[in-house]
Amino acid sequence: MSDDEADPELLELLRETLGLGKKKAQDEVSTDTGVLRDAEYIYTNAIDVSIDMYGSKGAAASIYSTMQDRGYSTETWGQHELHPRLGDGFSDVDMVNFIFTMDLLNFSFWSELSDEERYQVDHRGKRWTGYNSLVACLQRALEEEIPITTPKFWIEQSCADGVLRHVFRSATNEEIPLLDKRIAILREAGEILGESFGDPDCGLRDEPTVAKYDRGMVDNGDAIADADSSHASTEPPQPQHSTLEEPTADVTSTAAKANSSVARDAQQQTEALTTAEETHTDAIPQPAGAELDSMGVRRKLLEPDLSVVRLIEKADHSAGKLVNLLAKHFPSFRDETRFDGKRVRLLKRAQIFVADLWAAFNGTSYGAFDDIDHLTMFADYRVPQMLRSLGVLVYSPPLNYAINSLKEIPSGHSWEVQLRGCSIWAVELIRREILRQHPEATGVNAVLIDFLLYDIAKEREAAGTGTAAFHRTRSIWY
Ligand SMILES: Nc1nc2c(c(CN[C@H]3C=C[C@H](O)[C@@H]3O)cn2[C@@H]2O[C@H](COP(=O)(O)O)[C@@H](O)[C@H]2O)c(=O)[nH]1
Repeated sequence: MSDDEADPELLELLRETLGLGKKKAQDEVSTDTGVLRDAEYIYTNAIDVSIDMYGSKGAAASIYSTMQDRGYSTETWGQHELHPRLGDGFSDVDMVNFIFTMDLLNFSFWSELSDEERYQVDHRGKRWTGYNSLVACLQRALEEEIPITTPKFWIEQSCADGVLRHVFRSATNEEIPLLDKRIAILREAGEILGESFGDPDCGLRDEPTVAKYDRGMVDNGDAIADADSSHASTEPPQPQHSTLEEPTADVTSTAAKANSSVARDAQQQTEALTTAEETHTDAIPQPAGAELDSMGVRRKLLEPDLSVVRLIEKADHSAGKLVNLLAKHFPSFRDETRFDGKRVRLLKRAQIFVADLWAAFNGTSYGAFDDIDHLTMFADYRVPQMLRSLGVLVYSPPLNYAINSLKEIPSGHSWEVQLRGCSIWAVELIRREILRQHPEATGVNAVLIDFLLYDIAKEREAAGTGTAAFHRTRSIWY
């Protein structure tokens, strides 16, 4: 090494002293979510939920043959009547923003009421319940020219609570479960996206957002008060060097399309809201002083909202990294809890967001991930129900009694964590069994097994064929 070259060890020591070396390490977001490891830990230590190995083998055989019969693949996602489709007037950016909005709110639709009285949504001449009711609300709002899937809209003055209550309005007397939490989650996500992934000149904020939704708080609403107040407080984004590349050319052209559709929306939203006040009996209520600043709305909404696209690009085509980025920056995606004294991660909505992108884009564009098989089953309340019906999950007598008597299980309760963790592990065992029985079935991953089990659960529910009861937990996590 010549005299005028710096000694690399000395440089490293200097970097460490200045805390620069550590900062780089801290910044690095892992591609490993740890969810499957934690699911196995929960399964190993569970006493109220077990996995029947014969049930798993039988389930593997029937799932694989059903997949073959249906030609089940990512293409199936686009066949859902309400899912947005590329080319159906949705640009790539529109699709990304729609799926983000959907999976931000994709939780807890179950009701204690009868099918007639439960929350349901009128759209396209049908009544939609459950997950479908959420997708129907988003599609209906877009048709009413309310840019509900544009994140910057969520923190616009024109996006008053009354507008959001109108978006999620029910066709019955029961409103959508946890509506206030859904509104708080939208506001919080809109602020985080604007601050950390907004226009490049506002820089990136790398440290994780302060948790507003820690499990203990979320159930008594404290976090909501917090989140609401956070809507009021707008600390200026910290000016930092933006490490992001500018969006690629095709995004610019699709952004231009989104731009014109958002600009059209903003224009028509102004007109529609005015019309709504004149014609709709359920006119969108506007709090005093929130009259539409149409120029303002148009100006702010004019640029396409690329914040979610920038978040996805930060993951460098890693599904695991994108899941970890969501958990790091968005408290409402940080689906973690404690079991037997250990912190465990389940990350259901963060994972289903990545899976929906992968399926919607058929593994291309913003759905292209090198490690999609790293994702696990999404620990909700539907797939555990199916696993129980297939004889895969077996419950202890007390848990069995609690579920069959429709008792509500508190979020964070050991039973809930065992149900969710063992479901994730059961789907992993089913996946391994399918591969053992059919070594050529390398395309079968936890995502497709999960999607199929959810779809079959809904088909059985619609046909009224007996499926076991599902566990009732009111939660923003799933
Ligand atoms: N594990 C898992 N959970 C899923 C889904 C979906 C819908 N995914 C679509 C995408 C591809 C599929 O083909 C589906 O068309 C919703 N859910 C969850 O279920 C609950 C709603 O239930 P219900 O009230 O009965 O609609 C709620 O927690 C919701 O988050 C899934 O796929 N997997």
